[in-house]
Amino acid sequence: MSAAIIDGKAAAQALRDRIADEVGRFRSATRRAPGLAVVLVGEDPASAVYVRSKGKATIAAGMESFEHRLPADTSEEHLLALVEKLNHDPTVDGILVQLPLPAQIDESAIILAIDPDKDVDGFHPVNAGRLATGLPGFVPCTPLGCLKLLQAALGDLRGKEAVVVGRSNIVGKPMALLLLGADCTVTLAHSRTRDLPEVVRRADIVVAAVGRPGLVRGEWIKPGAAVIDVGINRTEGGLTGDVDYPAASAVAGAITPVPGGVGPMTIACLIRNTLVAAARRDGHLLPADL
Ligand SMILES: NC(=O)C1=CN([C@@H]2O[C@H](COP(=O)(O)OP(=O)(O)OC[C@H]3O[C@@H](n4cnc5c(N)ncnc54)[C@H](OP(=O)(O)O)[C@@H]3O)[C@@H](O)[C@H]2O)C=CC1
Ligand SMILES: Nc1nc(=O)c2c([nH]1)NC[C@@H]1CN(c3ccc(C(=O)N[C@@H](CCC(=O)O)C(=O)O)cc3)C=[N+]21
Repeated sequence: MSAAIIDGKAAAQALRDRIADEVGRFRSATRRAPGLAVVLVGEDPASAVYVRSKGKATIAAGMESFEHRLPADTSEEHLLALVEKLNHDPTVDGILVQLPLPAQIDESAIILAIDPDKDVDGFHPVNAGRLATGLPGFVPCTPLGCLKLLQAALGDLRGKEAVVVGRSNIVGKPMALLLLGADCTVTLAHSRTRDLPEVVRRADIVVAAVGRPGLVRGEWIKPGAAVIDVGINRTEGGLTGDVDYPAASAVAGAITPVPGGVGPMTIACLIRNTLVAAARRDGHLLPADL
């Protein structure tokens, strides 16, 4: 069997088109544009690429993009002051501080300083708590994008066995909570998991978010399973995911490629969260399924 390739690029473009339509309605109703502030500290080339594509997507959707580039030696106090300013800026609906931050800055102090109602990354503990308890809030963009890809590929996820590999606060943990919310039976695996191959073999849905190229082998995949590869690894052979794609795609029912899978959906969901933030602030109604 050969897996259906889940085209994240096309799905992301379709979502971005829908958002652009809704932004048009928002602008007519409120006479203002939603605004996203993106903060980049330092000159990491990969981060600079992401920040640029976020800015482009924001503008293409009819929103305002505010980019703040700070030098690598920026102090924590300085960054906290900028976040505070953005929290109070009425033209800013969403704030994203690109991670990782330089070593002299405490990431969790910065995340805690962001107004939870402008936290379009969904990294603030208030939003993590809302997700964990089923309250409305902001869901991290990468796992939200994975959920949307799975729902588009499989429809109803109810009762499916889902295995998430990786337990970070930004991908693995919120992914597990979203799958639980969709009524999957969820296993959250990590570096201390005993017999990872056996755990993955049970899964109807596998989400790999580890950061190790090709860690998930083709032999671990149950025939017909859906495989979502979150990994972005820069190797000599180019960009690769956490799944051994050639082997897994021979067994899986559906699989995301890297690039062109989860990455573009992350950016589309960031634009989505920014529109949701603006709509909540102004009491503007959006379609429930956006
Ligand atoms: N496409 C996109 O939009 C995005 C892609 N990414 C990519 O996703 C990947 C994961 O990112 P992130 O969650 O931030 O990574 P982290 O490094 O924060 O977390 C990695 C997780 O993988 C687990 N792990 C490490 N080695 C193994 C192993 N051998 N077996 C099982 N589990 C293991 C770790 O376990 P433990 O907790 O026990 O240490 C940890 O929970 C990276 O490649 C990153 O670049 C990230 C964000 C967005
Ligand atoms: N505050 C914060 N929020 C984030 O959401 C965040 C972050 N920091 N730090 C870094 C990670 C990583 N991330 C990606 C976004 C898009 C692609 C993406 O579009 N990838 C393309 C390829 C792009 C390329 O060639 O590198 C693809 O997979 O097709 C990948 C990864 C967001 N992150």
